[in-house]
Amino acid sequence: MGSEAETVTLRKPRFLCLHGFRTSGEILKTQVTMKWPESVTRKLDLVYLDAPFPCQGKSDVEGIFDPPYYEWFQFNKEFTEYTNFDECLAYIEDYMIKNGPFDGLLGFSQGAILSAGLPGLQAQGLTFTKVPKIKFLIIVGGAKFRAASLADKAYSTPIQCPSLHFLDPVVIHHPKGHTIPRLDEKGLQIMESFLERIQKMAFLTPIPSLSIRAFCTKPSAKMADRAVQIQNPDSISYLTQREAAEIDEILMGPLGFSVDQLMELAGLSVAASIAERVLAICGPGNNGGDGLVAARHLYHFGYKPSVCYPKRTPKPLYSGLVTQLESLSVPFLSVEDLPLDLSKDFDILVDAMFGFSFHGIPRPPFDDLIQRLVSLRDHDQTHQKSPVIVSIDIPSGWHVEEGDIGGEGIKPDMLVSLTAPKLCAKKFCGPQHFLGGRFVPPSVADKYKLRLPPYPGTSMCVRIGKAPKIDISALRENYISPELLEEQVEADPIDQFCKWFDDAVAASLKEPNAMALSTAGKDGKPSSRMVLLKGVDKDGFVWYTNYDSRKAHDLSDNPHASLLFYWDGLNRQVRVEGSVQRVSDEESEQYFHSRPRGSQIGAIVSKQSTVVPGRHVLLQQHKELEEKFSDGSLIPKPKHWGGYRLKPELFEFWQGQKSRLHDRAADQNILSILRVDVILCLVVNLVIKLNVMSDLSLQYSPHEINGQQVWKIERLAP
Ligand SMILES: NC(=O)C1=CN([C@@H]2O[C@H](COP(=O)(O)OP(=O)(O)OC[C@H]3O[C@@H](n4cnc5c(N)ncnc54)[C@H](O)[C@@H]3O)[C@@H](O)[C@H]2O)[C@H](O)CC1
Ligand SMILES: [K+]
Repeated sequence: MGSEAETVTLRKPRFLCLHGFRTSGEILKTQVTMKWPESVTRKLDLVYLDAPFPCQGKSDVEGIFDPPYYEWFQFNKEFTEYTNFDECLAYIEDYMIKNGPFDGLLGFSQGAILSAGLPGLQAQGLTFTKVPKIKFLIIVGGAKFRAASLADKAYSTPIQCPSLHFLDPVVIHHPKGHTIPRLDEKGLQIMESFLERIQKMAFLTPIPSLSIRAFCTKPSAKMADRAVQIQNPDSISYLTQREAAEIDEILMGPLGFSVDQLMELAGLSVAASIAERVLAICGPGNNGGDGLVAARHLYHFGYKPSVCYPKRTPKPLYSGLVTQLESLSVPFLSVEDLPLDLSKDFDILVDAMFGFSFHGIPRPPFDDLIQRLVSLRDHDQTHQKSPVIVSIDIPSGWHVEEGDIGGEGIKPDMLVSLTAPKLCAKKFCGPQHFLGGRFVPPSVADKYKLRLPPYPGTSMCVRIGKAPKIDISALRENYISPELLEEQVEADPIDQFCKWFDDAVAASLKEPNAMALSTAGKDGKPSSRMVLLKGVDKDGFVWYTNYDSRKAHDLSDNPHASLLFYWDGLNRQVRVEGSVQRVSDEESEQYFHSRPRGSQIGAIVSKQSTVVPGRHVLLQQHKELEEKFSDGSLIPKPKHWGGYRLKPELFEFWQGQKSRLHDRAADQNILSILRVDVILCLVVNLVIKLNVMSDLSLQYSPHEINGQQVWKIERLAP
């Protein structure tokens, strides 16, 4: 939880410590702890491992340190031939897999020989292929491999990572011979500057947190539990005002973001969540900047944004954003220009007045602007259409942590929280809560123990909390969104389908209820076309059509069909096969009369799949019928029009997966995405989409167990 976070401290680099020949992890630990000051050891996370082989001879530390003693590998007198070397590497790698990840190796003597040689072998792909790259080394009393075959490979290039050596002619000179040395003043200085450097690097290349891994890799049952939990809004992190400001500082400090970049991403997230005739009301700070960016993206998405920006900030960032909007002829309206009643001219009001730096009570002119948004709710009471209010990060005027204290503040319909929701968002009870700003690096998520929902596909925002209930039959063109984890699929395929369908709506996919219907008539020749799903329940999938159409003829000859949903953007596809029956006349009647009157007339006019003399004939008939029914009388459902229900017998859920190669390409691209602009971001997103190669398919087929029908879930080869 965000509020569990303490002061900002850098993560300690984690080292696996390899002891000397015929000693032990415990002995190395004692030496390091005794000889190095606490100011050094407290900056490191040191893990001591015993070597795999019990000591096979006399130990040099007998009488000084207690046994047991261990050795990593054995060698001949000349040190040119090694025994058990591969076993030793496998043993260390296995330990690193189970107890890692580690940032670096610290080695003494034989452990130092290993530590110094392993990065080279790893770079050549000869060992440690299943663990992250070794990033740092501390080598005390080391030497080189003398086995020629190994030395060639291990030292083909100099050590690339930051490394600290304690052996002449190296960095920290010491006169104490083959031991862990105490640090004199100069040695301590060198050690501290080394630590500072690697700490920064460890911070910038964080160990992936559990919360992030839970969504990226094949989950264990425990992780799957965690992933399920995270869909519950109560388990999402909320930030205090101080934490929000701190994260901002980290992003713009050690993580190298500029405010322009973050604002760009924030504004894009907002624009991706909304649409239509929009007024962005912008405040003097960065929240206002987000509003300006959102207005620009909305313009490019094809909407008609206007901006009210009464207290302009004379910084280049803001004047640049204003110039960009002016160049698009986006109107800037003064407070005086604004209609008193905002409901007439706008469908959507973007509240970008104040974000997480707001204090006290709003000063003019924002007090009045906020009041106008508040009074729009009175419209709701009188059932007049009122614009939707979308608040960026915080409903302006709300206390950042306590929320709408007096209960008389803005009541937004949608809140787009940025980075992580602030505490006040717990009090938000509007229907749409999104999280935007897909820019929080794992290091920050880790530090603040942030539990955030995964972003679906390439989406810039993700819904938090429950989606409002959707009436599939009323869906013409619309909206929805998370990700397939094998252990998480529902036992009942209809439930699984509904879950994915909701995601497709949340991801704002166009016509998520469009499906390809394939039929085959007597001749066995299949034909496909797109139709709209109008209902789904335990009995099956329903669509409506003309009973004289080709598909209808096919179905009367052969009542079997296949449905295919493809949700681009989520890289998902669902195939459903089964037998088809007409729905009851009552059901068709009911649906027919719920349709817009224009569509009802269209159904009467259209004799699907028959040849018509020309379009004018259809238009003429349509006009005549419109006139006939202009008095609002009931339009009778034509006999030739009605519904079908496919009773499923087989399901296949397919999820496109990014291949490892493409993951890597995406990682490398992330910096350039952030540096350039959103356009590149979209381009890269497209590339990522195109790169979907391998996939994951789960098939549900009916089976009988003890006389009961159950769905059996099987994985299909990609
Ligand atoms: N990492 C992120 O999450 C990012 C968030 N962004 C957005 O930035 C805001 C926070 O921006 P900031 O500039 O710090 O503050 P505000 O926008 O909240 O506004 C400060 C502004 O308002 C004035 N002010 C404060 N109180 C009052 C008052 N009672 N009456 C009138 N004026 C007031 C104050 O003087 C300042 O001028 C965050 O919420 C996000 O929306 C970034 O864009 C990207 C990174
Ligand atoms: K706001």
